[in-house]
Parts: sequence; C-alpha cells; structure tokens
Amino acid sequence: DLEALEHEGQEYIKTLDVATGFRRNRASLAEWAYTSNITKENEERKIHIQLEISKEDKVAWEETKMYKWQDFQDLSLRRMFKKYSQLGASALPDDKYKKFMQVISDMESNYATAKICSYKNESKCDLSLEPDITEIFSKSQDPEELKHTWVQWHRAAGAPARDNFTEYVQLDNEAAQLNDFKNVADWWLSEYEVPDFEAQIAALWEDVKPLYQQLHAYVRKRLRDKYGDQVVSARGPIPAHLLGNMWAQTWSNIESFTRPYPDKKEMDVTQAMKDQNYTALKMFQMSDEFFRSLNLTAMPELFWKNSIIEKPSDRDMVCHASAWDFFDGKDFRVKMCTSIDAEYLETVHHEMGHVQYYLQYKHQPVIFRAGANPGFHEAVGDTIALSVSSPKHLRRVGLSNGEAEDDQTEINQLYKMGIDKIVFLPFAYTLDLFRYGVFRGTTAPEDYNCHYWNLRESLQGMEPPVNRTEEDFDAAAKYHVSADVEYARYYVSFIIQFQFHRALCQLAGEYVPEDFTKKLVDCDIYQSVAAGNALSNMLKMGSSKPWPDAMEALTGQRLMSADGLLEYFRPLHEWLQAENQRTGEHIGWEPSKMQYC
Ligand SMILES: C=C(C[SeH])C(=O)N1CCC[C@H]1C(=O)O
Ligand SMILES: [Zn+2]
Repeated sequence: DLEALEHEGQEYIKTLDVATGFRRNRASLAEWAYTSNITKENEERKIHIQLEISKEDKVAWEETKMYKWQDFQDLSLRRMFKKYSQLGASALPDDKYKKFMQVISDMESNYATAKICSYKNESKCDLSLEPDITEIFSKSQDPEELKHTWVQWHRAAGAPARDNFTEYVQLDNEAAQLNDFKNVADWWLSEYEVPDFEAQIAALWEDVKPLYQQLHAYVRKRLRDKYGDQVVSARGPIPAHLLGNMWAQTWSNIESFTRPYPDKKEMDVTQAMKDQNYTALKMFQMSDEFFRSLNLTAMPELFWKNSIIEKPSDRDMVCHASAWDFFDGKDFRVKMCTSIDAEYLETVHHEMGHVQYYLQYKHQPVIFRAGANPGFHEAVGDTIALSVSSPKHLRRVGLSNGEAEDDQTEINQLYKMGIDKIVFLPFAYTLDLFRYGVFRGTTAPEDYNCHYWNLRESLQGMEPPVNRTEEDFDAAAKYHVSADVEYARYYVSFIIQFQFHRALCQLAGEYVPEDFTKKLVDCDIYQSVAAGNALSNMLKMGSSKPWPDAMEALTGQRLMSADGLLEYFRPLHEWLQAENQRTGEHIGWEPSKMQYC
C-alpha cells in the first residue's frame, strides 16, 4: 500500500543521501587538489574521479526514477526525490562527459595561468591577474597603460577559450536535454523555481535603470573632466578600461577622484589597513568575529588549518576567490589570493558568508545543503559587508577617522556604495543575457563578440577601448564564463542583499523608517543577536523549502524587490538628478563609434 511504499522511499532516500555525501566529499577533494595546484597530473586525477563518480550517480539515478515519489504525502521527501531526479551533466555518455570536464578544465586553467607583458616594461611578461593586473587597474590613471593592459588581458584570457567554449556549449546543451530541459538557459533558470524568473529580473532592471543612468552620466562627466573629451565623449558610452576594474563591474577604484564632495575628508580604508599592518589572516579573523557577534557559528579549527588565503609562490593556483563545502559536516574552506585592501576586505566577508551558510545548514540532508536559490548564497557575506562598510562600523574598528555624518559626507558615502552596488547590476545582467542567447542558439559562434558588446553597450553604456573582431572572445576574459559558473546569482544577490539588510537593520533597532537618526545608510548590525538569530533561522533552511519561504522568514516579503536598494540610495538618486541638471550632462548614451560587429 501507499503507506508502505512511502516508508520504503524514505529509507531509500536516506541511504542515497549518505552515499551522495561521500561522493561529493571525494569530488570536492579532487577539485580542491587540482585548483590549488594546477598540474596535468592533478587535472587527470580530478577528471578520472569525476568520471567514476558520474557513473555511480547514474546508477543511483536509474534506481531513484523507479519510485513513484510524485504520490508521496511527505512534502520534504517529495522535494528530496525531485532534486535527486535531476542527474546533471553526469547524464552525458561517459566519453562526452569526460570531454565536457576536459574543455571546462582547459578554459579554467588558461584563465588561471594567463600572463601579460607590462606596459611600462615590455620585457616584463609575467604579470598575472592577481595581484599584478588587478593592482594596475586599481591604481593607474594613465588611459594608455589601462588600454594596453585591457587589450593584453582579453587577448590572453579571452580569445584562446573560443573553441573550447563552443564545444562546452554543445555538450552542456546535450546534458540539458538529457535532463529534460530545452537548453542550458532553461536549466539554469529552473534553479530559481519560479516560472517567470527571467521576466522578474528584466522587471527589476527596469526599476533600477533610471538610477543607473543618472550615475553613469555623472561618472562619464567626471571622467571627461579628468581625461578630456578625446578619451571620454559627452554623449556616448564610457570606454570600458577607465572604471578601475577589468570588467567595469564595480567602479570603487575611481572613487577618490570622482566623489561628489572632494574636499570632504575621505576615509581611505586601504591606507588605514596598510598603516595598521593588516594581514590576510587578520582580515579573516575580523570577519569571523563579526559573525560571532551576531550569535552565528565560529569558523571550526579545520577551516583555519585547511584554507588557503594567500597566493602560493611555488605553484599555479586558481586565485579567483571561492568557498568550499566538503559535505562531511566538518571540513569547510576558503581559497583566495588576498591582497591587503578595502576591496579584498569585502571579498573576505563575501567568502565567509558562504562558509557561514554551510555551517548553518550542515545538519540538513546533503541534497538540501545549498542556498535557498543560488543568489541567496551570494548575498549572505555581502549583506554583512553592508554593515562593515558603514562609516559607523569603520570608525568602530579604527579603519576610519572620518567626521560624523553631515549631508555631504552622506552623499559621498552613498556614492561610494553606489559605484560598487548599482553599477554591478547591468554588468551581471549582461553576462547571463549573453549566455542565455548562446545556449538558445540565437547567438552563433560567429556572433559571440558582436552580441556580447551589443549587450555591454545597450545595457551598461560601455564600449571597448579598441575595435573588436570575432578573432576576440571577450566574454571568456571573465572568470565565470571560462569556469562554467552561472552569473544571474550575483544579480539576484545585489537586489536581495538590500532586502536582507533592511530587515536585519530593523531587527537590530538600527533602522527606523522616517526616523532620521536611524538611517539605513548608517546601519551597522554588529553585535545584534536579534538580527543574527533571524538570519540564522533563514540560513538553517538551506534549500529544503522554495526560496520565497526563506525570503519570508527573514524579510516578511515573498518576492525579490528593488525597493530595498532604491530606498537605500534615494538621497543619492535625488542628488544625481540635481547635479546632472546643473551641469547639463546628457542622460543615457548615443551609439558607440567603436567597431565590434
Ligand atoms: C567572490 C566571488 C566568488 Se563566489 C565572485 O565571483 N564574485 C563576488 C561578486 C561578484 C563575483 C565576481 O567576482 O565577479
Ligand atoms: Zn560568492
């Protein structure tokens, strides 16, 4: 009878979940061994183990499909079966799966080991992305040096990936079809469990676009003031190499010479960190202490023992920051090449947010040890970092001696946050709109770069510093494209982290709507157990419930909404509108004169 069948299903899934934990642990250890020490031998070992595990997963999948789980009464049991019914890329035949792993590995190792020659010293050709190229983009104010570095990086990290990427798209789409999806775009979108997710992110962009266009216009004017109208036009897109970041995804590095009120004392956090001899370890200990102040979980001993937080000098490593769950309830790690500056302090909190999520849901069945949706996982650390980057907190920890807030310093602060958070949205949206088109076949390989730059221009108001052709493949010069990492998760994160921040600030008594002594921009939830407990209640759920339930547990809302972000930045939006009116700056951008199609 149904009762007995369901009980049998419960027993089966429990055993499968334990076996899956062991398989994921083995896969993560092999992946870690390779990405922390890039050698042919470690790559072959990784792929061999991935292939073995995919065979075991396939056998389990055949058995799981035999259960009539759709009729089970227990909602959680049904949800576990539903998730285990999706096999993933392992559904490919062995030879194709092996090829699929190989092409991704080749793209990722090309990206991780790419080197370029210095602009100032053409014979110095050992510059890597971290720390060398990142340092140039954060400091140089020489458009020619930035142009050289941009072109060389895109030539070294992007173009070589084109053929591997085309093969990866074909194989990934085959895997999607074997998982009953039309293509990978639909597979990626299904992770968000709402039928109109693509429409939702389009609507969110419409909500934020007016604010972005005002900020874009203001920054273009300040860049034109600095570099002249031969480098930055009055009404066109902004050249993509001038924003302080290789992908122009956040513009924090040009804050010092574009801030609204330059004579206001700036709080140079990076300088303060250097003056106080900050180390990578101290940055991680600071972050751990913040989480503990919220009554959340301390990093376990193994974390401090096994993590790699500084770039090794004796081997190649994937430096792109990452957090790792080894699915044994004990082993959690971060791997990153930390530099001592404000931007990396943010990244440390970002990664520690991932590990805190792992710790909060480690009691869940393995299959539920994931974010409520991928965006939730990206939002945890950033939400904490919104408190850490408040003037109040920076003063608290001695990283700023800025005066108390007045209207002008508040605008400067909102501007500093805006060129990090607002400008990121069109970049993130572009990256996966581009890949949705590729997976759906509306963007063919001969159109990769043309379509990529069409999106960059129309959504982000960016243009390449030099003409582009289909000899280039600029999308792959971004880690996530070369490493097969979906990106809409970050777009979601940059929207919902303001919903989370607002809810936590209210719980902490740090934010009271309409009370001007308790403004959102000044909120710091540090040491608030009430806020921490609410956050913990959401994180403990993992992916055991649809994400609107998790969102509701913390914020009372069941939808993503830009209202948190728009409320946070309202004073800045008003200031930008007045300022652009005053200077007569054109809002938006006319078509670029650069050739890329
Ligand atoms: C720090 C990570 C690892 Se999940 C990252 O890739 N991030 C964090 C913010 C956006 C995105 C990026 O660097 O492009
Ligand atoms: Zn992340």
